[in-house]
Amino acid sequence: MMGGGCEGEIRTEGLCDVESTVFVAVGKKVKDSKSALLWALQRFSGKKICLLHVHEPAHSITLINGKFSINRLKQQAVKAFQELEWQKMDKLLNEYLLILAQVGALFFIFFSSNMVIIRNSTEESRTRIIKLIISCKLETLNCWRVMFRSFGQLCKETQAQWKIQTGFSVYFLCNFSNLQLSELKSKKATFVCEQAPVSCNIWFVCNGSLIYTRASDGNLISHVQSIMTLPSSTSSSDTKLLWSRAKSNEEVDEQEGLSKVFTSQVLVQSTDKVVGILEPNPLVMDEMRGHGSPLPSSNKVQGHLDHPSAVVLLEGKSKGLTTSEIHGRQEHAITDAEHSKKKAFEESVRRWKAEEDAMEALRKAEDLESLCMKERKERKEMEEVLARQKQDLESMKNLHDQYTKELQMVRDQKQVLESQLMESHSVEDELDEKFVQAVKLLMTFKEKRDKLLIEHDKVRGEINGLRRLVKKDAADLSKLQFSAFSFWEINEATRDFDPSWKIGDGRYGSVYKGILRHLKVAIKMLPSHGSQGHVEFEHEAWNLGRVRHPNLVTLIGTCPESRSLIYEYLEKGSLEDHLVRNGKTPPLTWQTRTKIASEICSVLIFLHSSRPSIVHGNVKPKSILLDANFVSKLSDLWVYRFAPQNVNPTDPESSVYMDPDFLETGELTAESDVYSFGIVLLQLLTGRPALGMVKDVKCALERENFNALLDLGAGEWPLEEAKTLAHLALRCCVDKRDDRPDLVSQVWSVIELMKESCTSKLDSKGPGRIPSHFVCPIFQEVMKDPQIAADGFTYEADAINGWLNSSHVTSPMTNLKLDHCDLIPNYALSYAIQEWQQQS
Ligand SMILES: Nc1ncnc2c1ncn2[C@@H]1O[C@H](COP(=O)(O)OP(=O)(O)OP(=O)(O)O)[C@@H](O)[C@H]1O
Repeated sequence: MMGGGCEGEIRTEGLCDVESTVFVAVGKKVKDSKSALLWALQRFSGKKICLLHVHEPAHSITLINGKFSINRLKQQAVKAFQELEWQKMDKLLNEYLLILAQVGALFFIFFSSNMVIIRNSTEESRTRIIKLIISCKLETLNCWRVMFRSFGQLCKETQAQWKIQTGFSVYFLCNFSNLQLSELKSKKATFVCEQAPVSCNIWFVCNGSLIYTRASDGNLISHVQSIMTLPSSTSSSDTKLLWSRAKSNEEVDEQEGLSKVFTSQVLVQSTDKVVGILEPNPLVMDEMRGHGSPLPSSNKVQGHLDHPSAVVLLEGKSKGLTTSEIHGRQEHAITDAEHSKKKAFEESVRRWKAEEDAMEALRKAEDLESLCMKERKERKEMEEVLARQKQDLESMKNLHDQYTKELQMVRDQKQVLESQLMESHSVEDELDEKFVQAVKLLMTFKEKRDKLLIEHDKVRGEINGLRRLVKKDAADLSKLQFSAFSFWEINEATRDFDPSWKIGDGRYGSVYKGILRHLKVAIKMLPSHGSQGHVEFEHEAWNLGRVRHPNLVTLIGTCPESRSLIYEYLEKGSLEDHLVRNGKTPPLTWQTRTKIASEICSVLIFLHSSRPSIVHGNVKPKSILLDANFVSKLSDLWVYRFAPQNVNPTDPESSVYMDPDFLETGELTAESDVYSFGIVLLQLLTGRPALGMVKDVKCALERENFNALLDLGAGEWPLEEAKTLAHLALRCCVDKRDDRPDLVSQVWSVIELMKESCTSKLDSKGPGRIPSHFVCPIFQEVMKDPQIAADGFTYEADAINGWLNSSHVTSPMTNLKLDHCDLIPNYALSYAIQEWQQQS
């Protein structure tokens, strides 16, 4: 705001005395401008005060959704917004009016929106102000804080005008709220001080007090000292003077205050109404029209003179009315003015309230917007938190699923382990039961053993007595060499030929077992109708009795009365019985069979090498008898010599063993026995019937599946040796007797070799198959000191102690944890092993 004279451009004569008018620039904030205004009022007391406010229309509107350029809004919205801005300006105007009215100042108010309507450019705004300053010859320019924002630019632009408009006296009133008292430090203040023409008067005001003024020589004159030295009463009295006036006005109601305002000489102009009249400078108006600024139409500018002496009188004088008419009009004008004043006040109050409401609504809208923003932000944060929690929940769910699967696996494993544990328990119970049974059995065995020992001692005494008897009888028999027994003895020996004592029937009679002179004997009852006479019979028997060999059934004697031959008794029966297993006897082992082959070969060599040579002529499994120790003996030697002539020596059963040459020629030779021996050998190997045997064995050997023909009941034959023996047997069975091998040089050596082999295998195999429970599970050896561990298994003491001493607490068999590490000696098993070792 500024004050100054007008050089005809603004029509102020009578309305605005520029020489006695001070222009004060005021901003939007009354609070900030009030102190400078009050200072100016005090300083230029008696002068007219003209308020100057530059209104710059907003280029954008702030709404809840953000800022919008005013160009983007519809015309109606723009109008409404401008209307709202003008209302604000009205309020501002009223506030400044109230201040001026309170101090009773004579004042003009220029609202630049009327004079200089700035629509688009702040530069334009500044140009208008400058032109106004120059055109009005402003004396004082009060620049306050808001104006300082563009003050530098304003001053620069003003400089050119100053150069042109020299001779004008312009006063700058600079209001600095933070001006240093000691020196002028503010850049803006310094700029003003340096750049303003010397003709300008400058006052530097701080917080309503004059701090510096600039002298005509350009130097600063400090008023700080005077302020500092001013008595407080004076300062306060000045202040009081200002505020007492204000206060006294406050006490008056607003109506009265306003009346006082309007009773002063006031010229006020606003957009909508003109309280006073100020005719605009035509040049300025033209310029504004050139810029397209919306100017109020001339018919809208209505004059409302609140003071008849200020306006009406002037108009009356100009129109040449009489004094009474003027007074009448004056009174009427006063009445109208009062009425208008009242209406204006009411309108102002209404607008204030409306504006207050609008401001309140705006504030609420802003609050709501900020609340909305805050809630939006919170919602976004909540959504983020929810997303995170959802993610966490998802991962927890996945984790839960994984744990559930693992739990299920563990449960399954637990179930398996439990079932294994159950099985282990049942096995343990079974073993315990077996153990108890074994202990009981052992106790029983011990009892039996003790009884048997007692019985054994008793029987041993009896046996010794009997042996002595047998020895005596044997000595007798031996002494007798070959005895002749009476029929009575034979009858008694056979319990009157008790059928149950009969052993069997042969082609040459029935055979009974009997006890003759305390010896077990076999009595062969020859047919009574033999061709031989009594002497011949005895002679033949005597010759036969002379032939003795360990593998030949010994002829003990005869009973000429009953034509009986008495032999030693061989209690294990014939080889035929054992091969076909008639008596359900266990099969002979391959070792026993090899021994039998050797023994029969031996006796045949003996017979054939006798002088004269003896041919058995009936070698077959039925003729080979076994004693209690499975020693084989050939029987029926020469028995055919006692046979009647009607007896066929070649019955079908025996013919398969017969030498084909003998069957053809009837001539018996040693080779005939070799043939028969060959068949016996094949039967020993295969355990099969003699018929078709030669062909089968040949075929098997050719096809190299002889193993399939071997009698597996005899055990594990040494296959190569068995094959060699089979080849040898087949050679014995060739049709041509000359092609048959020699028993001594060819047969005996092979059989002996096999016998040695089986002996060495027996030695290497030890006592036979080892019961598995005798073997330590760790050492895999027969246990010497078996110990029961907590897992129920029995181990060799050294083995389980070594296991436990190497920090193991689990079972070596099940790998389960042991309940304890104590060991219990397994006495029952220890005894069983010892017994088995002794028997082996
Ligand atoms: N010394 C003996 N000890 C025990 N049993 C014998 C004795 N001698 C013969 N036997 C048995 O008596 C039964 C009859 O034998 P025997 O010699 O009379 O007829 P074989 O030999 O069976 O046939 P064959 O004499 O007609 O060829 C046979 O089962 C035989 O094992």
